[in-house]
Amino acid sequence: MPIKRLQISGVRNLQPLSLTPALGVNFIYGENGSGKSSLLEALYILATGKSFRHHLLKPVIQHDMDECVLFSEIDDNRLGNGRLGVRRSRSGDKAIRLNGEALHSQAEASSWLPVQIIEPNTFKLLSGSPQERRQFIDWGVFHVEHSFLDQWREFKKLLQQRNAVLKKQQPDWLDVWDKGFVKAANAVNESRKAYIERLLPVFQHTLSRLDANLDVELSFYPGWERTSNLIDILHKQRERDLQIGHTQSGPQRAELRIKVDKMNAADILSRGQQKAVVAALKLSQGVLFQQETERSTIYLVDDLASELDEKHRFALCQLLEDLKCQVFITSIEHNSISDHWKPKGCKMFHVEQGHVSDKTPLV
Ligand SMILES: Nc1ncnc2c1ncn2[C@@H]1O[C@H](COP(=O)(O)OP(=O)(O)OP(=O)(O)O)[C@@H](O)[C@H]1O
Repeated sequence: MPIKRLQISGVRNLQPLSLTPALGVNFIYGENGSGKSSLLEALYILATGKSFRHHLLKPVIQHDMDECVLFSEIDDNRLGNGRLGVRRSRSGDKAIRLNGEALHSQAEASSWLPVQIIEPNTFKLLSGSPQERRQFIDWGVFHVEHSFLDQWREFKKLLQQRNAVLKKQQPDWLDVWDKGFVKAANAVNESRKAYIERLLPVFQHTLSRLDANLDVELSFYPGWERTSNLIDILHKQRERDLQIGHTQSGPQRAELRIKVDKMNAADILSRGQQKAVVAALKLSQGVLFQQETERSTIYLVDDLASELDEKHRFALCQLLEDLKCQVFITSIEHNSISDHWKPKGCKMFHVEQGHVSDKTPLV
């Protein structure tokens, strides 16, 4: 799904730009504060509607500008050619257009641009809240099976309705709600569970290539005790649910448990090891996505050097190259990675005070 052309305006310190990236690896280099991460951030916003650095979009919009505008021409081997544009204003307005038509949901735009980010805060996937890991699972399920979004929306609606009944202390209504709730919960759970089962061997293989000494165990917790039916659990927990005013069990409590020697990986691995595990998780999602859809993920790798030693850095680069996907990778020195890693057809872009220039050597 490579991006053939990219236009950005109104993002942080970046001057309006139009790039023709490589369909493979793109090296983006420049000094601290030059705008390298902002370039990745713009791509991420185009693909997901969110920044990976800030929970609000306002700080991303260039000072003195009212909006940012992002545009890409995409060449997808399954979906065909697409022109995807996003406009986000300081006042919160947003517009997304695909091939000239307005889109009403970010999900449709995201389905065109499956993007994964590996950046210095990436280890939060291990140490952050379970929600981070649920989002990780759901990224994979959604991109392989777009109908998952409808399943999830249906479940979320029923969860909100059930919680409203609990808050209003209307236990008689619960029998009515619980049947639908359990049906929707089981549908979400089945999709997630099946996805993790398929991901596990791919993850183990990827991790062994990144670090053969790391022995990490993944297991999926559905959000309730696996040995019991959700309907029985809801009955048992009804009193407590009514007291606290929300539903304690269900896919909203699902978790991907990541353990080393039966302990939480986040509690015992070093930050570098955590980054390697997260990179293996994200790369294995890309591999599985490619196997199951014949499409590929775009990888944004910000500040590869942070936390990873040379051995891990180059193992990661090799895995990215083997995936044959589009990669945007930042570094401070122009040669810190490209001297050792020369993927075919790569391009080099220099960023200086927000100006991006193509410095690909002529061959
Ligand atoms: N809304 C904004 N408008 C204009 N400039 C901004 C805005 N937000 C941040 N900046 C500036 O944009 C610059 C680009 O930052 P960015 O994080 O992209 O740099 P970088 O090249 O990735 O740096 P580093 O190597 O230190 O990570 C910074 O100098 C920052 O002060």
